[in-house]
Amino acid sequence: MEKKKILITGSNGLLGQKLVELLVTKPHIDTIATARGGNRLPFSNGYRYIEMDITDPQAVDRVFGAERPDVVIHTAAMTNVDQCEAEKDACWKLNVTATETLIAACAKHKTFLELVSTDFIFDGTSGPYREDDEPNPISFYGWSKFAAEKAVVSSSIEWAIARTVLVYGIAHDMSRSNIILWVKKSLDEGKAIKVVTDQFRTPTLAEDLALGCYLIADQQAKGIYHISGKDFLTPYEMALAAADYFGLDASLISPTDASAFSQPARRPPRTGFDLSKSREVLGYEPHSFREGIEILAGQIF
Ligand SMILES: NC(=O)C1=CN([C@@H]2O[C@H](COP(=O)(O)OP(=O)(O)OC[C@H]3O[C@@H](n4cnc5c(N)ncnc54)[C@H](OP(=O)(O)O)[C@@H]3O)[C@@H](O)[C@H]2O)C=CC1
Ligand SMILES: Cc1cn([C@H]2C[C@H](O)[C@@H](COP(=O)(O)OP(=O)(O)O[C@H]3O[C@@H](C)C(=O)[C@@H](O)[C@H]3O)O2)c(=O)[nH]c1=O
Repeated sequence: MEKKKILITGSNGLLGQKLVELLVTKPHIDTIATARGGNRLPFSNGYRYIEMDITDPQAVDRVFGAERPDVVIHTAAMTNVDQCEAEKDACWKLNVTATETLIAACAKHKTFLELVSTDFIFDGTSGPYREDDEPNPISFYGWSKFAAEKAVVSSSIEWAIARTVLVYGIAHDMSRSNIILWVKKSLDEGKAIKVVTDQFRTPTLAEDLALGCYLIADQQAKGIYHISGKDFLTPYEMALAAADYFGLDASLISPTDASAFSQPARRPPRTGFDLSKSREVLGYEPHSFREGIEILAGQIF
């Protein structure tokens, strides 16, 4: 039987690494991992790694021409929200222009494009959100991801958009941390932290996100899908849950709110996703937050 060739962008990232780990367990999938620079995955069997900087159109054209993927799962992005606010040109070049380059390559080679997007396209006034709710970004990062979505939707290719929320997990040689690792590291070091009580999210285990992205790619399910965790929590509640699971000193965690906790880029206060469509159409079902912490913990020790 002809294998389905799936190419991943940003395979060195948190989601990228979990996707490669998942896809190599699928005999009917031929996995092409791509990223800028060297491969940072700690294993090399079951997939092929090809260096591909998505901001280099020649590189994209060369790799697509050689590989002709059936599906691309596009995870690569500038994901530091505050950096996007400070470096708008670099953010737009990576999150929007490079997506347009991938769209052109997909059009040329009839490749199905799955864009990974975010809850930050919403303004956070009325979460949890469904796929057909009105986007209204309030950060430059959110605007860049919304622009990428619009480029995909207005193209002539076959496409899907997988939106997710506050991803947590542990991978190899990570470029950025995430809330569970940050809380655990801080408390391990006996450092007091202030955590916000006025943001609401449905935090997403990276492995669940990878599974959701795989379900879409494998079925080439068209349209927009909300793929996140199912527990609706504030970062403060997430921090307490992490302290409880790891047996750390919760007295080091103190509540704060947006008035006292200022970040360069505004965050949408109340997001989170309604998972009805993904459950019904894809058969997607995520772990609970507690189960997610347990899975992450199993990879630390
Ligand atoms: N993390 C989160 O909380 C959320 C993430 N998302 C979306 O999910 C997707 C994946 O996020 P996540 O895995 O957490 O992000 P990461 O930052 O872990 O991974 C993004 C990857 O993109 C790579 N990258 C950067 N520039 C280029 C380039 N020019 N060419 C190829 N690759 C490049 C980075 O490489 P390098 O490692 O070398 O820097 C990095 O590995 C993103 O699209 C993000 O917008 C959506 C909602 C929440
Ligand atoms: C550093 C810090 C974070 N927090 C809270 C705020 C925030 O909700 C949460 C995570 O912190 P960050 O600011 O790093 O997270 P943030 O940049 O908001 O994460 C975002 O990343 C991009 C890629 C997305 O697409 C969004 O879905 C979202 O996950 O922890 C505190 O309460 N106190 C702190 O000192």
